[in-house]
Amino acid sequence: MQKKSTLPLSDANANRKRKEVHSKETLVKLLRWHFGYPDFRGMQLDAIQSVLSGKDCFCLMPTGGGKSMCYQIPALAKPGIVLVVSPLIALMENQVMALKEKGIAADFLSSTKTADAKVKIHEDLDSGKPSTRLLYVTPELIATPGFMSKLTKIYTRGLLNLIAIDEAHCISSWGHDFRPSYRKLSSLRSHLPDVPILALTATAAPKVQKDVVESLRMQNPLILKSSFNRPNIYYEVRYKDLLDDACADLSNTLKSLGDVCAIVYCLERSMCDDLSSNLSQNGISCAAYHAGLNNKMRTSVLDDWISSKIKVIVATVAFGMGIDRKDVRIVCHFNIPKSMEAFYQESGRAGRDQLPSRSLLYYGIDDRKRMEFILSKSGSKKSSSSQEESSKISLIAFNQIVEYCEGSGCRRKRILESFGEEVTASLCGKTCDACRHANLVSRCLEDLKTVCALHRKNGSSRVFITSSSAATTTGEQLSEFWNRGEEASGSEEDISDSEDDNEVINNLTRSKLQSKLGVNEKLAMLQRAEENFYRNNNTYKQNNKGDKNAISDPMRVSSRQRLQNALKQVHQRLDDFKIEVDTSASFLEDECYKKYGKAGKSFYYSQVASTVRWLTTATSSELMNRLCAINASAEAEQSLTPAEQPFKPPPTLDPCAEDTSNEYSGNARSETSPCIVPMESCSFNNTNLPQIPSFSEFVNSRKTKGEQLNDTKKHSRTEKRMRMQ
Ligand SMILES: Nc1ncnc2c1ncn2[C@@H]1O[C@H](COP(=O)(O)OP(=O)(O)OP(=O)(O)O)[C@@H](O)[C@H]1O
Ligand SMILES: [Mg+2]
Repeated sequence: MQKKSTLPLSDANANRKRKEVHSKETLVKLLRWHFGYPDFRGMQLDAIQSVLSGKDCFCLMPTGGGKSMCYQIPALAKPGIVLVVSPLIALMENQVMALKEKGIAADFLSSTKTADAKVKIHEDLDSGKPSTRLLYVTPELIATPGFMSKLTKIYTRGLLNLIAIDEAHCISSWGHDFRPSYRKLSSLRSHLPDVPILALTATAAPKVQKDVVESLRMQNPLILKSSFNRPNIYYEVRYKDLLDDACADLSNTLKSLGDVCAIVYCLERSMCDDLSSNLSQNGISCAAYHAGLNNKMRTSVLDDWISSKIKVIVATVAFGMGIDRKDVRIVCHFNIPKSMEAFYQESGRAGRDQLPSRSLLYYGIDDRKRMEFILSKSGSKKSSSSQEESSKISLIAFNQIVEYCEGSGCRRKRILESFGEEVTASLCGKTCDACRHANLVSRCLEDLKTVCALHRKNGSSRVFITSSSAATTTGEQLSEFWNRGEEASGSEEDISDSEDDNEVINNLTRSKLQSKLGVNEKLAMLQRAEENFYRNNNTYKQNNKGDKNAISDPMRVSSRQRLQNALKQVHQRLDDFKIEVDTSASFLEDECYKKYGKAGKSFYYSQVASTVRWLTTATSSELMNRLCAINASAEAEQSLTPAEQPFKPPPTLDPCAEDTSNEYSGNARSETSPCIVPMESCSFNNTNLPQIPSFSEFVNSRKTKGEQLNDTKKHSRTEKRMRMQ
């Protein structure tokens, strides 16, 4: 790369200790010359001037706020070296590459460098007149005596201008990315007493701030705090328990945005793989990224994403810190993150170009329970008292993000308040779902409460729907939500996920992960899981009578009422859409019942809620299609023989028997409307629907059929042999 000549500096032999005043004009010139930006953003200039004048500075800026510039400009403003401590090799590589492209002499020292490359860097550092302006290193390297003595040499020559600690929150166990090796940075001050320290982070928790300042032994630092508001990000939460299929919802959302750049975060590697292949099957250009992939694979996925060969990256938190792709239009969390800080950092990777972007979090009760369990076990390698302390800290932090999901107030306000910023809801300007669709969000939360209550009552959990892999039989670690920093050190913290003594989960987990198991073994495992689920939850009773989890008639009536209300709103929303409210509501309710009637009321209730939610956005043609499809299947079922029709819906639900005077539209039966569900289709009283077999029944029937088939095959083989003899 061609080197850009540095701008002539006022005093090329400036002594590090001398307090220098760099005017705004000089610094802006450097910014324009090297980076092409017209002016400094926010508090960049204050930070730069502070460190250039020899003062420590703690710089709190939001993600994408431009923190790197606060040490990059000082590196160009006077001769000598700026040492940058960075937690990830990938992060250092990215920044160094970008700087080199701009002709700025930057380099990094890490285990990934060849011996030759390292020698060259060391020769330059030892030369007495190093050409390197920015040297990036890991905290682990700083802790080695050899490197510290090299630094001391550079320092005594007056060539060490600044120590920048990027992602400084890693120093604090209160932060979400605690890296023990960051703790060792406290030795910097004692070895290099008057080199200014610049600590940079986007983590604003006051405890973290205090911890950083104390650990680095910063002296009366200038504290710069920008607002954490990211006005260009629209915040939204969707509730997995109220959705039919969260994967499909995600896929549709990504498709509806077009061919945009996106990040989807998952808790576990296997989920990244599964989700990524699911999205690919739906025509979305995407790939999985996690620490389970080898380095080559990870680099290639990252390159493809950076260069737009792939649009969507489905990743664990191993992906992201410092990733500087500006045009990420949406960041989705497919599982709840572990804290508000983590959420802020990850969602903050959207819209670094300041253009409108989105953060979408899928919240599920099971995900919450799962994370609570993991966090309660966090630090299990420590002594019991420090483990208790560390899991307590983690759970307090986690609670904030749960409140973000389960609260009805402005999401933006909640984020900012969690960082100690006092704001009014008007700041949001309807750029979060809670402000823009307040009623809808409240309704969802009501529904969620009901689902939660049912979960509690039944002591059940939809684990077998949302939980993918928990643990492998080999104990391999799959979740990497808290140890992204381990990338740099090459080690991975062992996280035990085997939280549930619930056999169902474990069975499923194993079935999912032991991909080499045969289909029959997997089926057997799933079958056992299903049986256990029903047994454990006391729901599976032969005749389904007197069952606490059974769906009562009043419940069906009230569901139908909810659907009627939602349909009335559809009618208002799509004013040219004439609809027979009662009949359509019955159709939809019956569909929910057919799908989940056997599984129990929490599933049924979720399905109803999800249909209600769907109705709030469905177009007339979508509605038409769905109703027609139900109608068609009802007609098909009608043609079954009586023997095939064991199921009869409760008579109270016969919509034809009801007073139809509450039809919403006086025109409801108008034959001119293409969207009417004709009354003739309303034939619940004489429609007998087929019983949906349970999974076990299905497998057993397959077994019987298989055995019969085997018998037949054996028989025909014997016959054949006999014929041949
Ligand atoms: N003054 C400026 N004007 C315009 N763009 C800028 C300015 N300063 C920095 N940027 C750009 O903003 C983007 C984000 O900067 P940077 O990576 O330093 O953010 P950050 O605060 O370190 O974010 P993170 O917390 O995610 O690491 C970069 O592409 C950078 O070039
Ligand atoms: Mg940064």
